[in-house]
Amino acid sequence: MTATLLDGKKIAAEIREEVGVKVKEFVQSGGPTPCLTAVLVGEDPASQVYVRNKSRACEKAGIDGRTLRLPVETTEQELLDVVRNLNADPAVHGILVQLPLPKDGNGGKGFDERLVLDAVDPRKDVDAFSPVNVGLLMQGRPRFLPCTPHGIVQLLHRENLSVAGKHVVVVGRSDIVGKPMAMMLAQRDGSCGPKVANATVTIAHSRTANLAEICRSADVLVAAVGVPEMIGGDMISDGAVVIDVGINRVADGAGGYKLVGDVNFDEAAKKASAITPVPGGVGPLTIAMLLHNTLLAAQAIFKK
Ligand SMILES: Nc1nc2c(c(=O)[nH]1)N[C@@H](CN(C=O)c1ccc(C(=O)N[C@@H](CCC(=O)O)C(=O)O)cc1)CN2
Repeated sequence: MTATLLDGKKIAAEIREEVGVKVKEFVQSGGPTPCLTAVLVGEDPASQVYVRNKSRACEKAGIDGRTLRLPVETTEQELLDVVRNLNADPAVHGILVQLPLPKDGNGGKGFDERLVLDAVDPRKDVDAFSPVNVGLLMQGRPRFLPCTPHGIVQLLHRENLSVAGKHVVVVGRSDIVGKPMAMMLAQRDGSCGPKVANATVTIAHSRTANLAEICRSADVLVAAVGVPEMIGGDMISDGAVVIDVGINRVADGAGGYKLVGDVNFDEAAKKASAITPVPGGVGPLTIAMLLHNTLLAAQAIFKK
C-alpha cells in the first residue's frame, strides 16, 4: 500500500484563512482586535522559530500578536508577575507561555512549569493547559480545545477520516498532546471537535509492554512520544491512518540538522493508507488552532 499524504500545511492555511475572515467580521461588528501575547523565556532556537511563526500567523489573520522576550536570568517570581500583569491587561485576550521553559533559568534552578502555567487566567489560556480548561475538556464541555490535538481532529474531519468505532492508539501521554488527544477522540458526541468522536482509544507509551503489537492493532495511530523515528513499519498494520506529532531535530550528516517525526516515514508510508509528513503535517495545524482560540477568547471577553 502507498499512503496518501495528509497535507497539514494546506489545511492549516485554510483554517487560518477562515479565522482571518471571522476576525474581520468580529472587528467590523464592534469587537476589539483580538490580541495574543506569547511569553518567551531564554533563547532556545526552536522556540524562537515557533514564537516568530505564531506572531506572523497572527498578523496575517488580523490578530495583534505580541511577544514578550525575557532573558534566561528571569526569576520565577518575575515570570509570575509578567503573567499576572497580562491577566490584568484588558487589551490582551490570549496568553501563552512558550514551552519548554529553560532548564537553566530562574538562577540556574529551573522553573516550576506547572506553577507558571497555572498562573495564566483560564479565560485567556489559549493553549488550554490550565487545570480548569483541562477539567472542562475532560467533562466534554471545553472552553478551548488544546491546539495540537484540535489540529489533528480538524485534519481528520477535513480529510473525511472517521474514528467512530475504530481503535485509535495514542503513543505518548503528555499533558499537551497524548492525554487530551485520547480524551477528545473518545468523547461521545463530538463536543471536542467536529464530529470526530466515539473512538475506542488505547494510550500507550515508551514503557508499554508489547508496544509493537498494540500499535499494529490500531486503525489510527497517533505518535506523540518525542523519540525520533521510534515507530517503525513493523508497528503499523496495512491500511492504518498514521498521525505523526513528533518534531525532532536530528543531525543531517552535513553539519546541520533535519526534522524527523516519531514515525519512520519511509517504512510507514508503505503500510499506511494515509500519513502526515514531518515537517508539513501536524505542526502548522497547532498554530492555526491557536489563532482560532485567540478569537474565541476575544469573543468571550467582549460578550461580558
Ligand atoms: N506554549 C506552548 N508551547 C509549545 C507548544 C504549544 O502548543 N504551546 N507546542 C510545541 C511547539 N509549537 C508551538 O508552540 C510548534 C511546533 C512546531 C510547529 C510547526 O509548524 N512545525 C513545522 C516545522 C517548523 C520548523 O522548521 O521547526 C512543521 O512541523 O512543519 C508549530 C508549533 C512545544 N511548545
